[in-house]
Amino acid sequence: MIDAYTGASVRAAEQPLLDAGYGDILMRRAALGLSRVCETHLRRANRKGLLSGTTAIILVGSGNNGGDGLWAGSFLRRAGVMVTAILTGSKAHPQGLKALRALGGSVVRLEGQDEASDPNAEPDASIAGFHTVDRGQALSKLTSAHLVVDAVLGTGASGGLRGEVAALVQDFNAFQRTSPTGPRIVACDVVSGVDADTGEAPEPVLKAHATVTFGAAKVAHVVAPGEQVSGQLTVIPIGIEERLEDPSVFRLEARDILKAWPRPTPTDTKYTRGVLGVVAGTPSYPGAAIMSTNAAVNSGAGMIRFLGDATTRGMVLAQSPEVVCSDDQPWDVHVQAWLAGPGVADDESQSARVQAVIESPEPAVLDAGALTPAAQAVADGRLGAQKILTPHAGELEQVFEWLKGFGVTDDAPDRDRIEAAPVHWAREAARLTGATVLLKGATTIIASPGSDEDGVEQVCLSIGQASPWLATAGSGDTLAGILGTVVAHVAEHPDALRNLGAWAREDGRWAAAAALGAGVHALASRVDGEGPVPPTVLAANVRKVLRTTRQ
Ligand SMILES: NC(=O)C1=CN([C@@H]2O[C@H](COP(=O)(O)OP(=O)(O)OC[C@H]3O[C@@H](n4cnc5c(N)ncnc54)[C@H](OP(=O)(O)O)[C@@H]3O)[C@@H](O)[C@H]2O)[C@@H](O)CC1
Ligand SMILES: [K+]
Repeated sequence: MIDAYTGASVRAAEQPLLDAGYGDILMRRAALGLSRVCETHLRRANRKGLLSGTTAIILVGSGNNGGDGLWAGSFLRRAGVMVTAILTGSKAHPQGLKALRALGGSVVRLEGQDEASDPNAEPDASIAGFHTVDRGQALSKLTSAHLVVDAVLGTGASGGLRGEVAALVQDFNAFQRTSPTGPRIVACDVVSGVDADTGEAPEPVLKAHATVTFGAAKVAHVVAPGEQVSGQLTVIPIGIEERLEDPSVFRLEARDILKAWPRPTPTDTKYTRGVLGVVAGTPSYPGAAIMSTNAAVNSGAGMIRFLGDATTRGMVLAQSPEVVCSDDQPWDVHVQAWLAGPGVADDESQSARVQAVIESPEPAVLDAGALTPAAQAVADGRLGAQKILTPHAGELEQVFEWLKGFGVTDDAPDRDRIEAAPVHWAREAARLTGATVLLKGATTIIASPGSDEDGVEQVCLSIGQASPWLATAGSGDTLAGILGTVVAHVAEHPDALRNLGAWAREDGRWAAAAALGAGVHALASRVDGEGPVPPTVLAANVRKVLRTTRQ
């Protein structure tokens, strides 16, 4: 599991050490870790695996992030690398600058940067004497280097790259598109311009092959879109780790998911393993019913009760004879949890069942056609953490529109805003609806509602590594079936996921269950390598994923 923190919580952990005068030591530890990762990349870039003869360019900002870059440059110099720092701000970290120069590193200033970001800014006297390079010259330095270190902005920045350095990055990105064999790019702490706390990545950014961060992972490293531009993450311990408080986001990795996935014990029965009720599909959209029940069967549901019309029931049974089918109403049957919504659009009797599921006290995965009625139900009060909404960004936009209509919020973000900061909007949706929200996307974000009144903290998780091939019709139905299975189990065994952490109890267990479902779905997408995964194959892959684990 990766525990990810906001910049502010890392700074709070650092503060006592800074107050005690250990700031320089922290920075040098950070920079040493950064330089080691850079060395690995440089050795790969040199056919003989040597550092001497390799070149590194450090893009340096005016704050401590730039200081890390300068110190790392000095360590690389000591190892024989030819290092040039390009200063992009009106000042530079004095000790870092001194250290790099003392070891023979070159330093130049990017022309026009000060004027572009602040027409009145004069370069600080300590850097005014350095030779300047224009954007074209800087670009040719970048493109001919073996390695570029991005140390312009870190956790102290606000907003994206500006001025001349933004234009330089834009030019460099254009070069990379035509020449993919350019230098390796290593980001210092975070990719410059990416918001460490939300993962927002306003263009342009220098997409990194690797990011080296200090003390702890930041939220931007585990959520989209920041994660997509961060490359491989290395966390360097710098001595603040013990002082960190609760993480902001938990990233579950494959081993966490497989270890925590609930498994039956010898005394379990089909009922104690969790009965899942499914309201999905209509004669017009029977596939949703077939795929979601098939996924639940393959995920190990104790028992599945499908409610629907005769035509759809026949098709569900033809695919999965294990499913118990009827035309009952939700209140007529006893289940541990519901899955409602896939493929129910415009069908009166399925819509009535969906409504009954929303109003029932049982836990429920509310997907696709259940999302709008769930959002409408918020007008009558919070839904409860045991109700799990599973929108993609477009569906969440609709949910917010309903919430705005009811006066629950003034701010209804559109799809683009949601995709730019999914972790923020998933949290907000959970807080406003009182439900657990699983927001599908490049990384899947799961947020519990928390409660200010009861002092219950929100839990937030992220799941990555899903194959882009998953973006097919029916993939969501498969996810819903997997989610329903694990939610039904957790409904029957409230403490089943406690090994994930204290947060995975009480209300947080629904977020934990949803994260496990999304995690297994993502793992199943890559079982046979990278390639097409039709939803029926995906469902069968779930069995392979769960079988490969040792208990
Ligand atoms: N604390 C520690 O002990 C340790 C911290 N460490 C390192 O410190 C980093 C945080 O350093 P930081 O706080 O100095 O901020 P950082 O991100 O370098 O730069 C902000 C500067 O840039 C400016 N600026 C802001 N926005 C801007 C923009 N959009 N475009 C252009 N300029 C912008 C702003 O200047 P201003 O405009 O306010 O004058 C400000 O001075 C952290 O990421 C890690 O790498 C490690 O060494 C471990 C120990
Ligand atoms: K950076």
